[in-house]
Amino acid sequence: MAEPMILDGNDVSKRIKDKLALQVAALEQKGVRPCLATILVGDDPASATYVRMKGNACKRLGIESKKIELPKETTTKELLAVIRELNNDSSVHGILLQHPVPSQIDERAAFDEIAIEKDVDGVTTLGFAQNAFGFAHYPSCTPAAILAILDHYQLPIEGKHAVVVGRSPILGKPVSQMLLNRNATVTICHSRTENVSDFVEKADIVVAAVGKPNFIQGEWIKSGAVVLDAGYNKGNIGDCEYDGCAQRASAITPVPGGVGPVTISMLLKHTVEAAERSV
Ligand SMILES: NC(=O)C1=CN([C@@H]2O[C@H](COP(=O)(O)OP(=O)(O)OC[C@H]3O[C@@H](n4cnc5c(N)ncnc54)[C@H](OP(=O)(O)O)[C@@H]3O)[C@@H](O)[C@H]2O)C=CC1
Ligand SMILES: Nc1nc(=O)c2c([nH]1)NC[C@@H]1CN(c3ccc(C(=O)N[C@@H](CCC(=O)O)C(=O)O)cc3)C=[N+]21
Repeated sequence: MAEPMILDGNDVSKRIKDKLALQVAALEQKGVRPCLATILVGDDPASATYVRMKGNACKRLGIESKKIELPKETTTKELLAVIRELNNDSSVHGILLQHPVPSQIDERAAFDEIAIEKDVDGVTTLGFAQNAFGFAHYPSCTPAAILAILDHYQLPIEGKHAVVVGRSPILGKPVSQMLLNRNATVTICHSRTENVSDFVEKADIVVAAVGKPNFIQGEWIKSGAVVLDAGYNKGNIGDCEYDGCAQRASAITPVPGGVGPVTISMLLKHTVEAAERSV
């Protein structure tokens, strides 16, 4: 197999941000500064890093970021009160609650407290449903990033067999629905799937959203398949065994430098759009 095309997430991300800079400037003329509120509950160092990266990306584009850090003992009731306050704060356009939250918190209840017009990460029940129907303003950021990469490189989706490994509410499930809406034939694998490799072997498009380093083996990949690795595990390791997969794939996202940076750009894009809709 010839060398695969490397799907460069940093490049896709930069193009999105260049466009956003113009939109941010236009909003400034109207006296509006987009503002993203991020909520981090507890002190997981990896989550703290993501939230910091999101804050830095905002700053570079002239987007306000409001960081809320809550102790790991926070109750559901306390978290809901914080979210309600942000819903009522007209200077805040987007709210991101970093997943996962500590186990005593009802994460679904917390996500659902976010006002739909500020749900820039597509985590509410309504936002998820709108995405499933194909008319969400703000699909979840990582699924949106995966589609943006496929579209940027003009990789066809319609009629292709996409196999998504993972079915979480912010990644595997919504990306499956988006691929289905684009007329792919979609298979979803999860922890109870028997012989995951039997399905991956048939895929034209593979989306890895497992959260297990190097889970998808090179031998599972059909020659010429497109591989999108959303995994982001300790030590910057993806869910796909990169060298093995790259030997067979026609196109592949690296980790780092693939899906991750585009996810952040999607979050900024949704926040700017929420600010535009607020005026
Ligand atoms: N780049 C980015 O922007 C983002 C990256 N991530 C990364 O993506 C990965 C997945 O994240 P997320 O969806 O939040 O993780 P979750 O842990 O919420 O979901 C993991 C999914 O993988 C499935 N799974 C677990 N083990 C297996 C197995 N052995 N075989 C098949 N399926 C399995 C689970 O199945 P079941 O439902 O049965 O438990 C579950 O649906 C992580 O590495 C995370 O860091 C996540 C969000 C954003
Ligand atoms: N509600 C919610 N929404 C999320 O979108 C969400 C979340 N919770 N919880 C955690 C995961 C993880 N995540 C990443 C985003 C960007 C990179 C990223 O930019 N990575 C860079 C590397 C950055 C570096 O480590 O230097 C890259 O892959 O090149 C990684 C991971 C979003 N998540």
